[in-house]
Amino acid sequence: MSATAFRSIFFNRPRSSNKDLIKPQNVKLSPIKCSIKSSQNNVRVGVLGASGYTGSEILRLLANHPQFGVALMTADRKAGQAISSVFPHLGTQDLPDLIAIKDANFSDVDAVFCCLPHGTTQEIIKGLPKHLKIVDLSADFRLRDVSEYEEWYGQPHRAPDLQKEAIYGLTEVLREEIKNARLVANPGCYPTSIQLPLVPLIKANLIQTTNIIVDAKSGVSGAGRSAKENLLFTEVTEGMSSYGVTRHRHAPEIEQGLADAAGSKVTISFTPHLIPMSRGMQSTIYVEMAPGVRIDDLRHQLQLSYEDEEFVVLLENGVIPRTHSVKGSNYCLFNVFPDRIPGRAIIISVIDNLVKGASGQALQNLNLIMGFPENLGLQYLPLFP
Ligand SMILES: NC(=O)C1=CN([C@@H]2O[C@H](COP(=O)(O)OP(=O)(O)OC[C@H]3O[C@@H](n4cnc5c(N)ncnc54)[C@H](OP(=O)(O)O)[C@@H]3O)[C@@H](O)[C@H]2O)C=CC1
Ligand SMILES: CC(=O)N[C@@H](CCC(=O)OP(=O)(O)O)C(=O)O
Repeated sequence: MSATAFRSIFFNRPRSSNKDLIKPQNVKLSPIKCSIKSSQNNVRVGVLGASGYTGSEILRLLANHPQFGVALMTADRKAGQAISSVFPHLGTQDLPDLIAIKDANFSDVDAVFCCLPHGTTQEIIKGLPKHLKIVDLSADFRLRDVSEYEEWYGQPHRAPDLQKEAIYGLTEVLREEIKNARLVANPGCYPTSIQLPLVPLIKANLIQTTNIIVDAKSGVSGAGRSAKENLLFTEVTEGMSSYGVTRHRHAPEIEQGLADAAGSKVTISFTPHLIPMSRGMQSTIYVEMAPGVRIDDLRHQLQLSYEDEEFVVLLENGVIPRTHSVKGSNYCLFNVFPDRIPGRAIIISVIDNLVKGASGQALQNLNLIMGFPENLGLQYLPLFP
């Protein structure tokens, strides 16, 4: 890709239908607002699970957010500690100490990012005051069908009423609904990388919904920070392993989104893999085109669907998306290639699992709920290589 093309992708993309997005040169980065003493104009934000990977990623992004100030941060085992002892890279910021959720006072808080393990989250959100806007990064409110949740997550749903209220937070697809939400169920990382390219193609009837195969790879931070044997350095380094074969819990989440786009049931083959890198995710998607459809039709539709979007980018013809090209950023880059088998196409989609796959999209969603430009705090270029 030429330097000019690269610049045009990242800086000069037209935003005709998305006028509230501000251009990079107009972002005013005021001094760090990460203080419990946020000024009255600021939105006071709580981060539940701030001692984990997605919680710390929210804090990193908020350091450059001119409107959101951090009012409280919670942890479980690390409650009572200063953030500088848990995450030295955040120690330069004026942040409150980590406290247990039971000790948190939410009366002075406007919104929370809930960065807790699934299963524990439903009870906790059920107990939160109703004035709070909530973006939940866990899987607890993503599946509309409670019995499907119970089947895939192996436990009863503890807040079915709240489930009815939750809006799925795939920003570019459900922007208008998210704006009015009180509780957003932020999508999983694999579902984000897979649905973003597939939804417009399915909506436009350009691909068959009966034969979608997804082969996906994730960096190890996708599994969170708590110790697990299969995540030891010795287990992960210099190798690659599949997991969740035929039964990964993201399959029903992806199928739910694709079925919404298709207007009928969709079933996919989905196999995730763990690869030895800290962050990043690639989904390679094999699809069959509808009769008479050509690869250029897929490109045209994706170009059309995302030309006004800042964070979702169809690369130039032939350019291969790489996880290096999204690291640390909120971008989803993808491209579509003709398969050697006539009538089939291969889509490659990359994101940073901790940013567009989690905390970045969560911030995009809270910006929308609070009525701010969607890209506030998110204009980080990828950290290449
Ligand atoms: N990592 C990723 O790429 C993605 C993660 N997600 C989802 O986001 C959520 C957070 O993930 P991640 O940050 O990676 O997880 P981590 O394991 O890194 O962090 C979990 C956080 O939750 C706290 N916690 C754990 N158990 C409890 C409990 N019983 N009560 C209160 N707090 C608790 C931990 O506190 P302490 O450290 O003190 O024990 C920690 O702050 C998960 O639901 C995950 O599935 C979604 C998309 C991508
Ligand atoms: C590498 C790895 O283990 N990744 C996690 C997915 C991370 C994510 O998006 O999970 P949630 O649905 O819990 O939010 C997994 O496969 O379970």
